[in-house]
Amino acid sequence: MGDEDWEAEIIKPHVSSYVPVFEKDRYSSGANGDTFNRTPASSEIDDGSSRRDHFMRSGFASGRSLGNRDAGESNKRENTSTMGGFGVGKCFGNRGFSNNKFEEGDNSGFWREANNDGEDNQTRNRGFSKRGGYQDGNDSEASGSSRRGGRDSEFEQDEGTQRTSGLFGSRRPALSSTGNGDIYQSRSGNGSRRGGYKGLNEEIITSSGKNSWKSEAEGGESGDTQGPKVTYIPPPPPEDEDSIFAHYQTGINFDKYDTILVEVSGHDAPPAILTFEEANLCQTLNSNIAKAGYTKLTPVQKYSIPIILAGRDLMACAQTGSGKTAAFLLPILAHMMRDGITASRFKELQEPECIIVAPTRELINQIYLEARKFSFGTCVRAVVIYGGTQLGHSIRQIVQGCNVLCATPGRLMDIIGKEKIGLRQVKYLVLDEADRMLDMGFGPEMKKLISCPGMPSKEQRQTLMFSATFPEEIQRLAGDFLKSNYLFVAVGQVGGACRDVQQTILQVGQYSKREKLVEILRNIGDERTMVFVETKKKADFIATFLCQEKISTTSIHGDREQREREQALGDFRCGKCPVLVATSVAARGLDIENVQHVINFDLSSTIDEYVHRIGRTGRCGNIGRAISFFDPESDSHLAQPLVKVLSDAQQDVPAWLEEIAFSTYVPDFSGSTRGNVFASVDTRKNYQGKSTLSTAGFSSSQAPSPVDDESWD
Ligand SMILES: Nc1ncnc2c1ncn2[C@@H]1O[C@H](COP(=O)(O)OP(=O)(O)OP(=O)(O)O)[C@@H](O)[C@H]1O
Repeated sequence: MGDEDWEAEIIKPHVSSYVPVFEKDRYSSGANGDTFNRTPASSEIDDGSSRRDHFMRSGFASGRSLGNRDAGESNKRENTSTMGGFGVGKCFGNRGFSNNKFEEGDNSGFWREANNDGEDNQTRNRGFSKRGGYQDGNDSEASGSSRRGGRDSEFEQDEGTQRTSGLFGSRRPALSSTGNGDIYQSRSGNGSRRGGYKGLNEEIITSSGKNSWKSEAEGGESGDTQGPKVTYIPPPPPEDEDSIFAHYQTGINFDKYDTILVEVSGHDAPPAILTFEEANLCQTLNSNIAKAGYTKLTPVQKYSIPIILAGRDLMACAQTGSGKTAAFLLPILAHMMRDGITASRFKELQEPECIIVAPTRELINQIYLEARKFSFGTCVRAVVIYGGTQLGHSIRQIVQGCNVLCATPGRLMDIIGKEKIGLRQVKYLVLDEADRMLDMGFGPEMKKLISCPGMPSKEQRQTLMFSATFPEEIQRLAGDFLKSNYLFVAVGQVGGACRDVQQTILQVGQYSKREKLVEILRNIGDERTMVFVETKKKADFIATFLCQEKISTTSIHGDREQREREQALGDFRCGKCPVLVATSVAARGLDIENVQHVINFDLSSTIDEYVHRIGRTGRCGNIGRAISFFDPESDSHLAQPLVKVLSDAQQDVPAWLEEIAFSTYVPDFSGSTRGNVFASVDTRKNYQGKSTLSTAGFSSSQAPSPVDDESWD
């Protein structure tokens, strides 16, 4: 499968857990019955405890139907067939049209991922028969099915467009420039049949009739198969030192991180460190840390760095924006330096010492930039490869030398298949956004990775997992990847929202959402705002709608070409477009300076994703605001976990939300869906030992005699 075009794949969960009394502290007891003392991360406890006018005029469909999920199915069909939808193919060039061969070339397996709910036909009707580009808001409903059923692949799409029309897609039947080179278009559903991600409990059927997780090589851009070539070569990042070390300021709440309770479970955890000096890193690393503006460790760094330096496997869970990237990069680089890594040199087969995987292209690129920053001036060479870019480009990057390989899963498997990467030297395997990397979407590919010939066994490599959320079932799956004695670090509430984000939930029905959005954005002014919607089409639609309202907006989602995605992110980062409409592709990991607001135009289907989405603001001690539109018609399943997240983060909980939560109360929590209330702690149920950190976490006392580290429930 390819990476990350997964904004719409998760089944709307059936919430099965509710804690009517919202405990302020769930940490007194571990999941296994052990008692863990939660300790603040530090002894220093703070008791003070132009709008761009690029709107498109043509083809705006009836506002009424836009964004109306409630409209009946027949109505939807009628709209899509008769109007051709939004823009009538003018504003949103419909790439799908030019890619009909995909539609017809159904023998490639993923086309046949027949949707159990019949959504396939629907999508095709929308995507091909009508060809109208963006249609009405009702599409969100159908795409919602797609969310549950299908995972669109952008790889083939990119290639399809680029191969026949040149890099910038002149084949598009109709394009509308937004004024800054940004182009909105809807690819409709055509690519969506091939990508391979299916929702939970659904199958991907290949042409051979077997279930399969396709890598890019299998179904995409490797060139081995019928997929067209992707030609996009991302521009190289700036090489000057100022750009490499550019960073934003920590916020007023940065020091408050020290008050967050930290829990380490597992045996023989090394003590946390207080300062960078204590980590005993080499001089070059220290100098890079200083140039990056880091003067003080964040809690996850205080605990994770010594654990990784001690050679232990780690699962670490810490709130969004609290420095998890450096928490794994710094000790890995320190080890590499200490071990006297061989300087990279040109070789057809590269054998990196470290592989880092993340679910989205933009995120892996960001991690790469961090790796490049911290390894500046050393002989460690970091390389990034990701889908939607020319495969040859990835190979050229790799053969020049590669110590740290940052990759999205699909591209990684392709490159391994092409024997450009050997795994024998892998000492560190890092799964960032690990819960995402292990779920139904990427899990199979990750399993493939660790079973690849040459990949050292888990006993022989160090495996590190980081995320802000770790559902229990995913923690259990992680056991296949980690040594049995791995350590678990929980900074604050596992899966909890960052407290620096002020959360507001507004009850807004589907019909009123756009009006409310415009009202809020006008009040916000030019402050950077991410607006999350549930489907790719809706992202295009809302972005265009906002442009019509003269609110300078761009969009990012899995149906946009990689070049467009990078352009959109760039325009947003630099403030050229202060509003970014995004699907879940941008929910995790992205660290963008000055994002002051997140608006959930559509609430996410899971609470975990909500936590990640709102975590795009309020980072690194800065304050942020998140406003979420709650439509009781479609979002009541989230009421319980939302109330929990809000109360845990000490936010106001609206009475109406509590009422909905109680009315949808599900007492029998099975812990089996992604929509449930998150795990509180390490889920190793039979775990006998515990590491209790006292006096602000800088000494550890061990539990008496461990019995069976390996026991899982
Ligand atoms: N010790 C530190 N001092 C100053 N800034 C830091 C420190 N650690 C990290 N940062 C900065 O904080 C920001 C957030 O870090 P990072 O992206 O690693 O967060 P994260 O925990 O991985 O978030 P997410 O869960 O959203 O992926 C980055 O800009 C990073 O450079």
